[in-house]
Amino acid sequence: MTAKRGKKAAEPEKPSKPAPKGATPKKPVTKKVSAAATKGAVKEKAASQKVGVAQAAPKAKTPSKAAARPRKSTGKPGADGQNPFRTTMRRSRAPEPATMVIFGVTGDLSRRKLLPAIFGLWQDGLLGSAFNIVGVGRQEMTDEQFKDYAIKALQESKETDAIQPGSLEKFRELLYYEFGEFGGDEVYELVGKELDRAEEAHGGRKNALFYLSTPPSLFEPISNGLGRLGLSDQSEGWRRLVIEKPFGRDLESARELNAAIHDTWDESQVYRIDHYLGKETVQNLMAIRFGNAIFEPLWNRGYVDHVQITASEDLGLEGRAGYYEEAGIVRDMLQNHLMQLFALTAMEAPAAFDADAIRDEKTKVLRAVKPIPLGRVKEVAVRGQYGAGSMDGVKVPGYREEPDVKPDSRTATYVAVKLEIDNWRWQGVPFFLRTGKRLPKKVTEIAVVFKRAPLGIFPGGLERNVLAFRIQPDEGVSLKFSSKSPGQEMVLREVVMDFRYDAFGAQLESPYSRLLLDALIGDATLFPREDEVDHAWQIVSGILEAWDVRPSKGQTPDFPNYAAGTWGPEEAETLIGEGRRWRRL
Ligand SMILES: NC(=O)C1=CN([C@@H]2O[C@H](COP(=O)(O)OP(=O)(O)OC[C@H]3O[C@@H](n4cnc5c(N)ncnc54)[C@H](OP(=O)(O)O)[C@@H]3O)[C@@H](O)[C@H]2O)C=CC1
Ligand SMILES: O=C1O[C@H](COP(=O)(O)O)[C@@H](O)[C@H](O)[C@H]1O
Repeated sequence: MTAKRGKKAAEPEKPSKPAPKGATPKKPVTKKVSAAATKGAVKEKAASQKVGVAQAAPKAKTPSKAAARPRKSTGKPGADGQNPFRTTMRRSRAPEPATMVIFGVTGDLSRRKLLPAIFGLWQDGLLGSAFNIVGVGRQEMTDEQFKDYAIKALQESKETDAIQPGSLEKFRELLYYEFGEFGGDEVYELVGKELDRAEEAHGGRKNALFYLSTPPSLFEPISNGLGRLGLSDQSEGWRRLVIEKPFGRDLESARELNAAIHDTWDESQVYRIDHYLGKETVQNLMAIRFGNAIFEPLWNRGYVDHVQITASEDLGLEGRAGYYEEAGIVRDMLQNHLMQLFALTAMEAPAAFDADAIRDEKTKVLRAVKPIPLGRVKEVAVRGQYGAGSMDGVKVPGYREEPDVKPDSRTATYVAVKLEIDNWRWQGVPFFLRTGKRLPKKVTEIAVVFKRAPLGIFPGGLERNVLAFRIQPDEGVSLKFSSKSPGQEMVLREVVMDFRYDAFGAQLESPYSRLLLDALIGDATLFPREDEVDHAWQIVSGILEAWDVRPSKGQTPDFPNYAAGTWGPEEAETLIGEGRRWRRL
């Protein structure tokens, strides 16, 4: 564990200024709400899998006068009688009473994912005896306006669980709002007051989870602001900071951000979120590897030929050009999500299933990756950008024709990379990682491709065995092997043994629900630690340098180099090498 010194913040100051409410809104919230209306209908789930909602205590309201608000116990557990597996697992995980403070609550992520995830947890009775949410934004809104906004977001998000009768009315009682400039002090004073007011209902504690759902440029100012006002101090309750991705834009800026955050927070208070780690099937990778004896003897250079990790997306930019033009595929997907999948696949068995043990092992394997200096990039990495093409028979524009993209943009929308690990287990076994936008379909998969049988005594059946973890969709695990095909002749054919996750009959949890609950409970197992993030950046640094910083020394991109709806540039086939081919998923 690399926890740095935690600068203990001073006791919170008692703010004296009144809330700056009442002025004309800077930006109309309704505009954002109506934009969200196009995103889809409320997701319907089998009512039998959902949970009854206990009455939340009503709250006396004095809108826009935060100081006058009494706080009562709010979220209460419901009863999940339908799925014993889920009930047992989750009931042991009730968090202490707490306030969740979401900075950037008016943003896309909060609207589409966070609010629905919290609502789902609350409706399932998983948020403990008392819980409330303080949304924080730069837009001026009263509590009532925010409540309307949040309820509308829940009604419109595809991620919202089936809404039980009366739930929304109860849930709105948990919601409060503060606004202000994130660079000043006032907004943090107001947040501090919100924690003070929740204290009585929260059993005399002021536990708080601060979620930074803002553009990354605001992570440091908000962390500093919370620190200045003493809100990271844990003497009156635990205080935790959840930070969204991307964590830095390169190694240097990630290190600077880590250092800035540690000026205020101890590493044990920091939860860097990578939503891929919250996916049920990603956790199942660990369960299968370390919960069964049959895989371990094969999980090494003696038996594995290579590993393929794919995260293909059929979608294009989805209106995120501003962000994506800056980020590109390496920062958006490779440095975080794919590196995490890679680390979980290649790491050694941890001594225990706990945050330190797991993160130690992930860090060790990331450290063992053979460096990719500028001069090696051409050899081990391929990039691409999609041109016009067709998806499911429908013509779609190329990346450079997308709204707000520069017509000569050099931003990569596809990357494939070959990683080699300098340790005993994996010596000589390449790991091929690829991810891209506008590929033929959305699939995330980890495929362990085994060596061929040493001698082929039968006709056919010389394909390699493949153990494939389908992260999404059609979640499951399959094993491809050779079998005798029926008939007189001893002829082999490939067959697939398939486990589908839906065999459990349980609805898969949203990754944000899982991770939010973990953060509220204080379980950092599924959150990348400082040193992991650092090593992941080190691995991709050379690639970024070659492609972004010093393009003249790297490859000159000949973009676009793959058509939308195809599996990426031709060079990716060369990268994977002779005798191997990318899986067509
Ligand atoms: N959206 C997604 O699907 C995903 C997002 N993320 C990460 O989550 C975070 C939030 O993303 P997203 O919600 O899409 O971002 P948005 O751009 O939609 O905005 C997030 C919030 O930040 C506020 N904000 C933006 N600029 C400023 C500023 N200069 N001063 C004060 N507040 C500001 C916005 O206010 P306002 O509403 O007034 O503009 C909004 O409340 C980012 O770090 C992103 O990388 C990660 C994975 C997926
Ligand atoms: O973080 C991100 O992830 C999504 C893909 O996530 P998934 O859960 O749908 O697989 C990606 O589309 C987006 O560009 C990226 O920012």
